[in-house]
Amino acid sequence: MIKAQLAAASAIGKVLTGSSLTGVLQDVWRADPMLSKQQKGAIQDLSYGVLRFYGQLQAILALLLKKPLRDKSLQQLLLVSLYQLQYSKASPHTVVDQAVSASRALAHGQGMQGLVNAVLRNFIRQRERLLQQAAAHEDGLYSYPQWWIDKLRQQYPEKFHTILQAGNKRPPMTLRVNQRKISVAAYRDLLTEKAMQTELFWSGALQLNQPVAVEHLPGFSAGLVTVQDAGAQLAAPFLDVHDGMRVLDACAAPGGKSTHVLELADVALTILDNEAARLTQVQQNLQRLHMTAEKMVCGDASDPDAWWDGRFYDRILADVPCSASGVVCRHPDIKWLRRESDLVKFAEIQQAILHALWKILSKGGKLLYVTCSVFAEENTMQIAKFLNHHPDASLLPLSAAAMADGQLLPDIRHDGFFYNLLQKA
Ligand SMILES: C[S@@+](CC[C@H](N)C(=O)[O-])C[C@H]1O[C@@H](n2cnc3c(N)ncnc32)[C@H](O)[C@@H]1O
Repeated sequence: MIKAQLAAASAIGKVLTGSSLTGVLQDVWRADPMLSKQQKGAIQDLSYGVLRFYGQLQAILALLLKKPLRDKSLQQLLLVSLYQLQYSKASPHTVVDQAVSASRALAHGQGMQGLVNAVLRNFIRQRERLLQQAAAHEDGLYSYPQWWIDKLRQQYPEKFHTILQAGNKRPPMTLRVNQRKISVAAYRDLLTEKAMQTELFWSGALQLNQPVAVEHLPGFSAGLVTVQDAGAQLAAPFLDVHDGMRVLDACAAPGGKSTHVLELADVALTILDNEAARLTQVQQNLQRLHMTAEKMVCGDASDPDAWWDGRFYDRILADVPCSASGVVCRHPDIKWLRRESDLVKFAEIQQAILHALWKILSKGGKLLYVTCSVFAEENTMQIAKFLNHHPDASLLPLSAAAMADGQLLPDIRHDGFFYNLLQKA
């Protein structure tokens, strides 16, 4: 566990200086190929956990220290240990002993063992008072940056509290059954035979009561099933695809929604993404599901002149790059990586992509605009602006009655998404 504490502390430090947690952890795995499955699991669990509750843990640590620590790695090690004491089942004495030992391995950790011991033992002794005091400020209460809390309060005065809390939950694991190969009921039976309990809701999404490694899912390698959030499973049905149509998935990687489109209808699908490495992931997903796309192109969705073959599309899926503020339960690093000013940059790219794709949509064709964001700047405000500039565009109702304005808010069952379906006159 000492190794896991140190690796998680270092990973958190890198996230706090601007790197994504997924990339940082991949570097850790590459640097130490001897790490066991269990060690990797522990490092992942600690890093995700600390970032999920970083605001609270940071507030508690500030209360426990007389003055801020200059050594950031020691600070991060203490955050990891506080997380373990508050949120894990590990024995408190073991956590403290291991943290004391781990501090010896830090560059400036010599002579700090007394402080580590005192800070953690004081937390154990004064836990209730410290938790209460940390919750006196909103960043400590919710574990989000203050600008994020303020924006959600302004945009969702009644619901911001629930949205913030949903983002701090551990995400569920949800499956999409490939109904070309097996029915949802038959696949559910296969899971039940393996003692995997599920809950079924809308469009056939099967939520596992207990997440498992994909290798343990029956028929995973044979393409019977795909792991996909229930909110994301709404996209392909909303797009209203039918056999024989030309369809473009304009921001496609890693292909979760592209493969769903291909499960629903026999369409000529163009898969586009501007990151070649991510298109490899789409290719792997297509292979596993035994599917083919008409074309796979690496290109910029806002510049069709560079890649479009001149034939109009009947349907376009525009799952545009965004703040990802609706998926923080899966990526808690996002809360600390985003700046408020990023929303302006995302909004510009989204508007450019929408505008460019509109030109290559056939008359009568439909374009589904998607983000995994909860911020109006990327969602309702974008569509209002687009409709203002495009008199040939109209907004179609979505089949899910609960989403009047297209905003699906995150909750314990699914991530947050925004869906708007536009039709060209
Ligand atoms: C939200 S993700 C798409 C997720 C995907 N639709 C799925 O369901 O698996 C956004 C994708 O857009 C790609 N992207 C970002 N900017 C782009 C651009 N200008 N043109 C095309 N793709 C872009 C990113 O590489 C990323 O893979």
